[in-house]
Amino acid sequence: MSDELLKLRNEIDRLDEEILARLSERARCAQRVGEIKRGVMYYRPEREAQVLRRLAELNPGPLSPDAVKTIFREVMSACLGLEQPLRVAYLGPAGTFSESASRKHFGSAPNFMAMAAIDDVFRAVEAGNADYGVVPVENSTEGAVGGTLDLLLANPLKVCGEVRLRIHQQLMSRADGIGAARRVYSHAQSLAQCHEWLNRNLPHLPRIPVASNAEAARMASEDPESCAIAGEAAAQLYGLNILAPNIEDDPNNTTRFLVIADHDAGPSGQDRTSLVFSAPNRPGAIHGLLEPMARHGVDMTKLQSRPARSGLWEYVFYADINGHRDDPEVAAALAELNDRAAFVKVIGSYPVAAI
Ligand SMILES: O=C(O)C(=O)C[C@]1(C(=O)O)C=C[C@@H](O)C=C1
Repeated sequence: MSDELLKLRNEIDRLDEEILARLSERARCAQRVGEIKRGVMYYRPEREAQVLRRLAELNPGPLSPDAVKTIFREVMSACLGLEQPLRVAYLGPAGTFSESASRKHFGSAPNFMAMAAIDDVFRAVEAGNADYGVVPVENSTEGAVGGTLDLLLANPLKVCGEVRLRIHQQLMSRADGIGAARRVYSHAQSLAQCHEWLNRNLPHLPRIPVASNAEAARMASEDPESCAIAGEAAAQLYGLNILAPNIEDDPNNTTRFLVIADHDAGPSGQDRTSLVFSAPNRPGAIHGLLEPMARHGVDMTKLQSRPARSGLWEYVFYADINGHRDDPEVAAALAELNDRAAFVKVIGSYPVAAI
């Protein structure tokens, strides 16, 4: 080994010891914070978002801001694990994008619980069997996840966070190459997201929709003549080879997930508020409801209608606005909306995804 290399490795060892000593000091601080909180809401999404944003801003390089956030995401996850081990329910099975989103948001310390359906995630949190739940709410190419929207309306749970996950689809198999492939399994949405790639590259193979991407990967792991389209986590879980990476037709394909709990989050300085309201069935009603938002300078980032379960041709509207429900302009706009709309429910205020 050259002298230069040896010297650098010694320096890295010394720095690692310093980092470890500081991390232990930090973890002891978090333990003391946990003692002060004494059983009430150990997880503080607004504080976590502030920590991540501040460090990304302070970052002197050469690590990228994303790398810095990922490292500190894990540091906070481990510190919070010392205060209270969290239980996080997600739409399973293991290896789905919902699991990746849950880990992206909470780090790897919690106990993650795979649920069979979105309403099981809501039920687990409502019953107190999980502290938090992670559910998909919209995809940039496929649109809204109606089941989640309906449950947010009907359920007393709040939204305390959001996660944005770039969806990269991988073609995977037990075999080393595509030559032996006879069929492709995946969830119908993922097959649709890779439609053009499949037409170009595997036009002759039947595409077989199954319940989830992870289930497709499991089936491919039992049969070398089958391929699956799923995320990288599923390939790792089932020991499959990635035959073609990132085969989604839209490279910006992103899914947004919501974190549900029995409470929402405090203000972090960069927040979003989700609400649902109904409009009376007369001309100009929607305009009248949205006018206070514009007058108070509140930005609306999403507005979406959905048939109300209550009657034919009645609609409820789901809106996301920038700001926290405690911010003065947002509070004023919401108060006026409350006066004008037949029904308003604030589903929660939470930090804009920091990672
Ligand atoms: O500041 C707190 O309230 C803490 O508990 C500390 C800490 C952290 O490690 O920075 C850990 C968990 C919380 O979700 C937020 C932050």
